[in-house]
Amino acid sequence: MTAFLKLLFRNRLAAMGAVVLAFIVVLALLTPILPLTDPNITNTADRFARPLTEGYLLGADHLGRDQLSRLMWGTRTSLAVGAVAAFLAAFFGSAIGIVSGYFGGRTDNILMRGIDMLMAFPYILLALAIVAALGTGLINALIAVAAVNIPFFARNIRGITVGLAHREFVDAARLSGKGHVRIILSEILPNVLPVIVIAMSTTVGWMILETAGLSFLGLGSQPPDSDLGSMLGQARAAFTTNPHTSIIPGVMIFLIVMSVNLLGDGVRDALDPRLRSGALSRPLPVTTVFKNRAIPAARPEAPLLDIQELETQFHVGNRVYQAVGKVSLSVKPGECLGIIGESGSGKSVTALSVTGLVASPPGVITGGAVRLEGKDLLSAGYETLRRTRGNRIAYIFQDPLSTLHPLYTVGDQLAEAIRVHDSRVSRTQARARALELMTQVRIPNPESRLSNYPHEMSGGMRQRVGIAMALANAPDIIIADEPTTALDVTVQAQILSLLSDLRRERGLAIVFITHDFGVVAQLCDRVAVMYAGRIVEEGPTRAVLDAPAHPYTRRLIACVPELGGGRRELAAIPGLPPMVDDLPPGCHFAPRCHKAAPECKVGYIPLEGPAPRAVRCIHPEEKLA
Ligand SMILES: Nc1ncnc2c1ncn2[C@@H]1O[C@H](COP(=O)(O)OP(=O)(O)OP(=O)(O)O)[C@@H](O)[C@H]1O
Repeated sequence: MTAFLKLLFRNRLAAMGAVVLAFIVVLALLTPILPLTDPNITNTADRFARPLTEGYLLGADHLGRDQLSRLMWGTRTSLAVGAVAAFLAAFFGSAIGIVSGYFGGRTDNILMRGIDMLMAFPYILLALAIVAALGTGLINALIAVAAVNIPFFARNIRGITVGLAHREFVDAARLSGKGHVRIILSEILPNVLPVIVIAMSTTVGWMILETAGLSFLGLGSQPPDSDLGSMLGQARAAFTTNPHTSIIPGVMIFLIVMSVNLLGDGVRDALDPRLRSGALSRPLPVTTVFKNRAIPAARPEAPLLDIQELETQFHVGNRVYQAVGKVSLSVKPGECLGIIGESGSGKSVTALSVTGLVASPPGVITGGAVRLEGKDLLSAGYETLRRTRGNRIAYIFQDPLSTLHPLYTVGDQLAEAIRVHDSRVSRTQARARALELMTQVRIPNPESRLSNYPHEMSGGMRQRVGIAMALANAPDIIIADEPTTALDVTVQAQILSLLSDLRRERGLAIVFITHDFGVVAQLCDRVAVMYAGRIVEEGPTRAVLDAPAHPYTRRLIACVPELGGGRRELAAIPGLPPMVDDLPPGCHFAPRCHKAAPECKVGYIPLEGPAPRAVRCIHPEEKLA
C-alpha cells in the first residue's frame, strides 16, 4: 500500500487531483454539521445577492437561497450519485462481461448483441428514454446513467476474460473439480479486478457529468432538492445578468471532474506494474547509452565481436538494477562461444545490449564498448545499428511463437527480413531465397510450408523458421538466446547439428546462451559462466567442464543429472542469486559459497588467470596453471 501511494504521489498531477478531491469530499462529508443556513429557505428580498455580501459568502440565487449552502449540499448529492452510478455500472457491466467471456458461444452472443443494441443509441438519448420511462427524479437519473455505462464495462471486461478463460491456470482449476462459479470467483475475478477498479476510477468523473447533464435538463433532482446540475439549470435564465449563480456550480463540477480524472489516471499508472517499470512506455529504437561512459581502448588484434567492460542497468524509479556489470567477451569468425548461468544472471541483457535492443526506458548502457571488427557499435548512430541488426549480427530467440508475427505467413516474414536490408531484391527473388533458406534449415515440404502461418507449425519447425530468418542476410554472427530450451531432445539435437553445420560451412560465429551444460559441451569452443551480471569463469569448454575453477561453476555442473551415472543426490546450490539492485560487495556468490572467507566479501575481485582461462575467485577449486 505504501509503495502504491508513493508511486501515486510521484505523479504530480495525480497528487494535485487527490488533494483537491480529498478537500471536496471532506467538505461534503462535513456539510450536515457545518453552520450553514438551510439550502431551501427562500428570501426573495435577497434575490441574486452578490457574493461576499452580508450573510451570503457566495451570493444568493433567483429565490434568494444561500448559494454556499446549496453548493455544499449539491456537491454532496452529485458526488454520491456519481460514485453509486459508477459502482452499479461496474458491477453489472463486469458481471455481464465475465459471464459472456467465460462461457463464450451462445451466452456470449446473446449478451453481447444486447450490449450492442444499447450501444447503438446515442447515450444521452438512451438516458432520456430511460428517465422518460421511469419518471423524473434523482434516483431514476442515477439508474439511467448507470445503465448507459454498463456497455463500457461489459465490453472491456469481456475482452480480458476471453483472454483468460482458456489459460492453463483456468484449465487446471477445472481439472481440480471446481465449478464454474468458483472458477469465476477464484480464478477470473482476481485477474480482472484491477482493470475494473482502474476503469471505475476513470469513469466516476463522466458519471457525475452525465447526472449533472440530466439534472440540468430538469430530469434529475427535483425542487426543492438540488445537485450541481440542477443548480446550473436553474441559473440558466440569469446567466448574462447574474453570472455568479452559474459560475459557482460550474466551477465546482469542473474541479470535481478534473480531480477525479487526474487521480484516476494516476491510480491506473500506479496499479499497472508494466507502466510502473516503464515496460509499456514506448521504448526508444536504440538503448540509451551514457555519453560520458568509460570507453576502454580497442584491443590490437580486433576480434570479430569484442564486448569490453559492458555495463547495462535498469533505472526504475529510484532503483538501479545492475543487470550486466563489466562483462568482457570476444568471438572470432567461425567460433562458438557459450554463455551459461542461472536465470537472471544477465545473459539475455548482455546479448541484447550488443545491438542496442534492451528496452529503453528503463534500460541504460552505462559503460564499456561493443566493437564489431574494431568499430564501436555503442557509439554508432541508429542507422548503423539498424543496418547491423539482422544483417551482420542476427538473433534467434527462445520462443519463436512470440517473435514471429501471427498474422503473416512465414514465407512473407522471411521475404520481408531479406528485403528490409536490400530493397533491390524483388518479391519473387526474396521468395525464392526464402524457399532456399527453408530447405537449408531442413523443413520438410518447404514449398507448401512457406504459406503456413506460425500457429500452423510445430515448435521445432517454428524454431527452424527463426533460424532461417536469422540466416536470411548471411550474418557474420548469430546470437542464439536459449533457442532449444523449449524443444524436445530429438528436435534440439537436430537444431544443434544444423547450427554446427552452418558454422563449418559458412564460418559463422555463434554466441550461444543456455542453461544446459550438455548443449555447451556439444556445440561451444569456449564458455563463459555468468553470475549476478558478471563473468565468473571462462575458458575452453573442455577445460572448464573437466576442471571447473569457480565454486559456482563446479556446483552448477554438479546440479546436472548424469544419464547412466547411477543414483546420486543432486547437489542443488543453497540460497538464491542476489537481487541485482542490492549486490553484495566482493564476490557476488560468496553468500552461497561453502569456501567463502572474510576476504571474499570485500573489494573488487578481478577475473584473472593464464589465457585462455580465467576465474573470478580468491580461493578457486582448481589452481589455473
Ligand atoms: N525491465 C527490467 N527492469 C528491471 N530489471 C530487469 C528488467 N529486465 C531485466 N531485468 C533484470 O536484469 C537481470 C538480467 O536479466 P536477463 O534477462 O539478462 O537474465 P538471463 O540470465 O537471460 O535469465 P534467463 O535465463 O531467465 O533468460 C535480471 O535480474 C532481471 O530481473
